[in-house]
Amino acid sequence: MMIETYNLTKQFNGKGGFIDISLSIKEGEVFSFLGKNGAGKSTFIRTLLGILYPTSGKGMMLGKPLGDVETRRKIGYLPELFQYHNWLSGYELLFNHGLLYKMNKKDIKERIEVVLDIVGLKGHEDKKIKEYSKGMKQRIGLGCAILSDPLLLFLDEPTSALDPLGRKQVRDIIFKLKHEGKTIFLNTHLLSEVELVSDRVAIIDKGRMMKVGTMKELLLSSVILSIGNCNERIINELKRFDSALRVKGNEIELSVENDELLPQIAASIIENDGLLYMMKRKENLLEELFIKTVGEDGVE
Ligand SMILES: Nc1ncnc2c1ncn2[C@@H]1O[C@H](COP(=O)(O)OP(=O)(O)OP(=O)(O)O)[C@@H](O)[C@H]1O
Repeated sequence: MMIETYNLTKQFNGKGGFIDISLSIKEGEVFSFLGKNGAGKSTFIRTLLGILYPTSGKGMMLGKPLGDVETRRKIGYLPELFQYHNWLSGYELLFNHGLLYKMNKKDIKERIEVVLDIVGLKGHEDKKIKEYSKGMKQRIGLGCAILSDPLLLFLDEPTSALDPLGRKQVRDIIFKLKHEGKTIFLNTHLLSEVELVSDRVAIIDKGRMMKVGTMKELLLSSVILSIGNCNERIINELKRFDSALRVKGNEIELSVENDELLPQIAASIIENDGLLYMMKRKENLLEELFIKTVGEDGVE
């Protein structure tokens, strides 16, 4: 496992932070933490990285306890609101970052060429950071995070300050890194981002993890059935597929795990003398799930 936490908690004088988070993230996963501002996302990353000391609970990264210095070298981190050294060129920023990671100069130079290519800044490396657009700044920040070729990468709100094009560029880089087999832990409050890049998502609210699963598990799609001659027997039969089905007049909505169940659903209606007028798919949206989970106030 790349990350494991057991009832991990970090609070500030009994307030804020996050509470009782247990999860494991395996190699090659893109895992997203989704939550409103102040939900506890950055505190969680900072605790995993050993920048903050947990209040209680336990965590491991790359098989070592949190805060292990050697492990830290194998991890890349793009902090939220990354502070750029505006007077440096992109190249110099990357080079200095390599020195901080205690890489040797030859490796740094070789790796800078690869990284500039990945983040799409070849040809811009000699410009001063102050001349970079916001999107370019975010990409050079990502370049720093991946310079040491880390196994595990933490990206804290990597796209929230960017326009749609900038977001797409950063997203494409995330896809490239995923394709290379990197494990990525992404903090975001952008739902569209999560839907596009994540293998698994956790929704965090007021410091607590409310939901976790793959997009498919979280967004179990539903079917809407329109049934004539609907009776108790039919409803009871359908409850075998979804015990929490919703009935609205002649229409019944139920969650189904896979399409293979659809013929069985149809058969159970017909066998119980129902008239199946319509069977229609309804895709559930992450936004609906998010709002249901965290409430409507302050949703981005
Ligand atoms: N150093 C600190 N001292 C006291 N409270 C803190 C500290 N850092 C964070 N908090 C509180 O912990 C809670 C979680 O903050 P955190 O920054 O982790 O949220 P977030 O989900 O990353 O939010 P955002 O999306 O705005 O970055 C907030 O209530 C915040 O005020």
